[in-house]
Amino acid sequence: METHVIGFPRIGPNRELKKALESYWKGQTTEHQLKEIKNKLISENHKTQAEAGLSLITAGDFSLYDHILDMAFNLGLIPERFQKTGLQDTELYFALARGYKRENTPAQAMLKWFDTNYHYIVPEFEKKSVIKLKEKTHIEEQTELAKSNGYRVKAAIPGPITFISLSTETDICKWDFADDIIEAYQELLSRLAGKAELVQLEEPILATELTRQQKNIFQKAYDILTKAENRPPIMLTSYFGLREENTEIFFSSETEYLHIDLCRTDYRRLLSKNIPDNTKLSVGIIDGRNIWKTDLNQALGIIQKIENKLGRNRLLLSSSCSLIHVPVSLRTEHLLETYLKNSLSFAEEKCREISLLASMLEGKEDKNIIKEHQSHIKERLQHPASRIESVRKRIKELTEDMFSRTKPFEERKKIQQEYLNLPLYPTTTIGSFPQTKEIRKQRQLYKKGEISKQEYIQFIKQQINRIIKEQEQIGLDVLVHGEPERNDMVEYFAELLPGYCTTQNGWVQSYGSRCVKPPIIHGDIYRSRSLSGEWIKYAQSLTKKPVKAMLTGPVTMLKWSFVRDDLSMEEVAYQIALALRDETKEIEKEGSTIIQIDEPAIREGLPLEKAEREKYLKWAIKAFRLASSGVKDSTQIHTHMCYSDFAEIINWIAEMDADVISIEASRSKMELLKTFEEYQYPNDIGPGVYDVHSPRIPTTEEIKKLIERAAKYIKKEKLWINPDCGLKTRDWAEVIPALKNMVTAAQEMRKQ
Ligand SMILES: CN1c2c(nc(N)[nH]c2=O)NC[C@@H]1CNc1ccc(C(=O)N[C@@H](CCC(=O)N[C@@H](CCC(=O)N[C@@H](CCC(=O)O)C(=O)O)C(=O)O)C(=O)O)cc1
Ligand SMILES: N[C@@H](CCS)C(=O)O
Ligand SMILES: [Zn+2]
Repeated sequence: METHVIGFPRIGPNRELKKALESYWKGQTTEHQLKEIKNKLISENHKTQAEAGLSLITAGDFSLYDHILDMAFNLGLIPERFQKTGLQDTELYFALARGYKRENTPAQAMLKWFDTNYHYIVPEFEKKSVIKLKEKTHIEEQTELAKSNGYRVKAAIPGPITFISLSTETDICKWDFADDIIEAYQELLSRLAGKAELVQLEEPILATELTRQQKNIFQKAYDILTKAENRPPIMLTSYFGLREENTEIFFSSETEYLHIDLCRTDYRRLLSKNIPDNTKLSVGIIDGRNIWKTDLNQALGIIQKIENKLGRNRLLLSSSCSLIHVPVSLRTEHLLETYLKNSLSFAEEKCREISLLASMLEGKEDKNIIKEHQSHIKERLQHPASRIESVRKRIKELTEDMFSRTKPFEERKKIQQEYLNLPLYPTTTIGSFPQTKEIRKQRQLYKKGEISKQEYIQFIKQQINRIIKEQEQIGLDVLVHGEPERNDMVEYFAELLPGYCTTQNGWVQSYGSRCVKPPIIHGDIYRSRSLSGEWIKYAQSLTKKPVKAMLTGPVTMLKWSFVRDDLSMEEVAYQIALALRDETKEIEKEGSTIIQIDEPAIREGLPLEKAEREKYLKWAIKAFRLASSGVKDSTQIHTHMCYSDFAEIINWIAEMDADVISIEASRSKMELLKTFEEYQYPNDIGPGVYDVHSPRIPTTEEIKKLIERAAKYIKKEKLWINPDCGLKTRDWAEVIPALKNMVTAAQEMRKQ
């Protein structure tokens, strides 16, 4: 029986890719050294899959930065502003992703990959674009490498319709290029003939609503590609779900293989469809979006039902989607409690689960291994940490009034302004200040036990001192403590909350070389100690200006973690919300007058399936309100969101009833505020006036223009002035002049 995965993590078991990229970008290593590491990582990934017993090895899924960027590069889709730089090959490739400083060439945009925490680089179609397949694509290179090592290879390629759908267009309609793109794919397929046993064309766009035009071009593309001669068999690959309205074009595509994500599609829906005779079906039964061991008995039951319909020789077993969304391996975890470690499965372990399941289906399994596997799952579900009666009782006893502030916004605003006494266009930041190498180094030393807790606390206090002084000198109105004590805005809180556990090395790629270590929610969550109060209190003691306290909201804490599978998301969200509510009350008691509760993940958490959206939004907004409305009316609640396209959910954003919301707005040049204006959004807004993703320092004039534009949409009395997001990834040398210009712009606007 054929077994495979949709993709394997590229970062390496010890973030080898991150280290290789960052030293290459700094000029400390050569391109040759970077490519050596790349080939080593690819070969190791293939070896891991083979050693786990998978029959097909996936190639072409490795990327030095992002797989969509690779595909654009393969297709010769290089925007004119980059062609003008004269850069070539690797330098050009990285310039597309990171921008080219020397000629002030901005990078291509970066967007969230469907409903994940991974970001892809958005391809750009323009009138002058010419589609021409690269002489040798990375897909062919990786396929050849795998074949030369003796593997049977499946080549992974982003599908043409997903590729175009996720692209942007400037002065032309991107679909005008569909014929050229299809032709290039035809050529790529023919080049893979005799090298790949199978080609995986990934079309996750099938999980979303498609226009008639998209559907027509989809049908045309697959009609042409399947009719092409001299090509390997094609596996049309859906994942993250398959929308009911798209099932028709999916099942009628006439590709030799189809892949379906059975973790997001009920197998009974699949069984009700007419799967064309001779079409082989790859069932994505091992979850690529979570880290729990699979219940193999339950999975086997499902597979057998599909087998009864199709026959075993038409079945392949696989992961639901690429494994880039889970950490690489459990081998490097030495500190997890044994029962927890035993209940987990990262990418490497998931490959083994697929093989185990295949052996069960064939009746060749080692019964003792399966028995042990299943008992590990049970042990976690029965562990006392998974059910804490006092937590369950609090959730049961929630009352309506706990989800609302006492007074309406207009009245709260008056009370807050009386003592905050802020000027027009108050200036602030989003929370984090540069996470310097020194800060990360000291934290590592502390974690390794090489410096004492006291020394670490002293060091963080020094950082807070500096951050407060800098802000006072810059002239900001509302200060922050700068978050130097936080490794990450989610992981930091997870480390302090019972019910969560964190890993030593469970890194997952977020974008390019940047990774996050999503914590794991395994039990009931409650607050057993202060989460942030000490640092905020210390920061406030250093200044007369208000220091805004900073918390991560319940939905973001949930969405950027791996969540338990034995309790509803809603209930877990309320547990986190109650813990945060307790924290807000404590920091309020200790003197905080402004508290920000960040919720950048609310929008990305929106289910791809439309029918599920309202239900999600209802509990997500309720969770935020539960976390934020336990404070007095005089306490000003801020929230922050970035990467957000609000149009669809503006009514829900208003329902959050935060006194102030800060949003990313500089790249859209405030266009996003139209939505707020049209909806007559009632509360105060801080549209970002400084793009923190770029090293460029915005001028005072530029920022003033943005504020003027913002004031066209939103009454000036409602406007706050702030950057788009936190400053943790920037250097001090960029942050100080940029914030000075921001403050000067606000001051000049006040005079005006
Ligand atoms: C806002 N974003 C976030 C998302 N998800 C989160 N969970 N958190 C987020 O902030 N999703 C959407 C966006 C994604 N954006 C980013 C932006 C930046 C990063 C990033 O910088 N990641 C860091 C790792 C951050 C971290 O956890 N640091 C730890 C460990 C530091 C470390 O690597 N230490 C070294 C040794 C230190 C040294 O000597 O330099 C080591 O262990 O080897 C910490 O600060 O303690 C990254 O480097 O990738 C991610 C997402
Ligand atoms: N308070 C966080 C929000 C990031 S979305 C920060 O400033 O980094
Ligand atoms: Zn942000």
